[in-house]
Parts: sequence; structure tokens; C-alpha cells
Amino acid sequence: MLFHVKMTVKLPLDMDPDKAAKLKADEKELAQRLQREGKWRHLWRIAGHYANYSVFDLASVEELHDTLMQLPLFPYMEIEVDGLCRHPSSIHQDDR
Ligand SMILES: O=C(O)C[C@H]1C=CC(=O)O1
Repeated sequence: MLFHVKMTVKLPLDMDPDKAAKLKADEKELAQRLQREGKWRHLWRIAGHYANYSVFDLASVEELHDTLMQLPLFPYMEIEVDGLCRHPSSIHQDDR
């Protein structure tokens, strides 16, 4: 199942810089592992915002929920999710 996810990161302005750096490094490590596993298909920065548009390819809504909740930055994110299905006019037969 494909999911379009918008993540907006809102770190507290007074967060300890070392804590923020650790959270971002841990987030990057997990995000790159999930990309290598094919679960996090796309990761795009939204220009001008500390936010991204992502596409996840996961087995279920439950797996999406669990994946998002384990992100180190999860407590500091606003997250919007849309489920995706094939468009009848799409020419990409190999996509799901
Ligand atoms: O920077 C972000 O958009 C937040 C988050 C998503 C992946 C990652 O490495 O950080």
C-alpha cells in the first residue's frame, strides 16, 4: 500500500542544540535504512519549509502508524497522511 505523508518538523526554539543534533542524526539513520529497505520510497524537502513530502510503501495502515511513531522526530512533527491508489489514466503499469 502506498501512502503520501507530509511531515512538518516543529522543534522547540529552546531545545538543547546537542539534543536536536542527535535527534536529526538518529532520524537520518532510520530514514535511510527504511529507504534502503524500499519502505520509504520518496523523500522530498518542501522548499522553504522544515517539512517533507514522502511516499511510503508498506503492508498496512498499522505498519505506517508504527513506522511513523518510531521516528525520532515524531514527537516534534505534525503529520498528514493520504492513502494512494492507482489512477485509471496512469501509464505506469508497474506501480502499485
Ligand atoms: O528533515 C525532515 O524532513 C524530517 C525527517 C525526515 C527524514 C529525515 O531525515 O528527517
